[in-house]
Amino acid sequence: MALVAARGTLLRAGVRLGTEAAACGRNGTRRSASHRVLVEPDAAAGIATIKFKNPPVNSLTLEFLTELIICLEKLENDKTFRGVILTSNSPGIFSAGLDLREMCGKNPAHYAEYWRAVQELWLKLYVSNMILVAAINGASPAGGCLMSLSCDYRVLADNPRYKVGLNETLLGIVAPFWFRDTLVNTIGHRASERALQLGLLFPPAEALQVGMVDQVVPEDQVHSTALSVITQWLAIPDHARQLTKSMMRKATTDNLIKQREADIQNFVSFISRDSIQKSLQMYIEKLKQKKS
Ligand SMILES: CC/C=C\CCC/C=C/C(=O)SCCNC(=O)CCNC(=O)[C@H](O)C(C)(C)COP(=O)(O)OP(=O)(O)OC[C@H]1O[C@@H](n2cnc3c(N)ncnc32)[C@H](O)[C@@H]1OP(=O)(O)O
Repeated sequence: MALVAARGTLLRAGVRLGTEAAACGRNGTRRSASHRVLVEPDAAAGIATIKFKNPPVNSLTLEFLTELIICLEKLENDKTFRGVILTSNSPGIFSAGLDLREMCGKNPAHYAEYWRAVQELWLKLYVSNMILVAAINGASPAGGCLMSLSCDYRVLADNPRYKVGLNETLLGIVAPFWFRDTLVNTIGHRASERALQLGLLFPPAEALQVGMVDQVVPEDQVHSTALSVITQWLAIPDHARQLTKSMMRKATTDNLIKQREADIQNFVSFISRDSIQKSLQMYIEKLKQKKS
């Protein structure tokens, strides 16, 4: 159902599915996806690199989310690819997380459609049968960080500006339970409690220390490191690794699946509150003022 809804969104957005299907094809040559998702397939190695290309900051707009979901689904169904690297086409910004404009000044039906797509992307990433490695080549707050936490391994470029974390409380909003669970599964309960309450954004050395990332490497080695990690993981028999991943993660995704509609309703009523709308607008203003 979610994919049907996603396709509906894409078609309304004027995206041609044929182009997208080609983008996630198995040729060894670089192809560009419909708009916002570039896929570099290496069929011989069984690895594809997905590059986010949604300027200026790779924020997760509904259209970008939808393209990512469809692309991941196509790769998942194409047995050529056993490993995927997620990275940004614009070094400096991995992803600014959820698009604030999707959560501001819109109607409840839009918020519901948007939140379903956010849930769907997380579900696709978190229990993917493929080996997912995040090559984090830029700042990665909130939803951007969630994407990387949903991968199997995280490599972060060593640049003090590239902070990662779930900073929702700084915006006056609350990370939902499945964001929390993903963090807890990665860095443990106590560290998560502190990080979530304070909305901490960790620079590389701290991110490594707390376990938000698995490796910090010089900026120009992020992709090659991700590649060599995937190559090591590819040596493990797929069925054994996949069943183990599922055993570790399924309870967390089942928890959302069983209360998916309630979670959407909760998001819609929370985000529609006047006080929350004001907080988000103030945050957007602050981002604008930072420039001037
Ligand atoms: C019940 C549950 C309820 C709610 C749960 C909701 C969970 C939410 C999860 C989220 O992901 S919320 C989003 C959190 N994201 C952020 O806090 C990031 C904010 N952005 C930044 O900190 C910076 O922009 C940056 C990513 C570090 C990049 O900095 P830089 O200096 O390079 O760019 P600049 O700040 O000038 O931004 C350029 C341009 O982009 C706009 N922008 C930035 N982030 C977003 C965003 N998340 N959504 C939409 N737009 C964004 C920014 O306003 C600038 O726009 P302008 O050019 O028009 O001024």
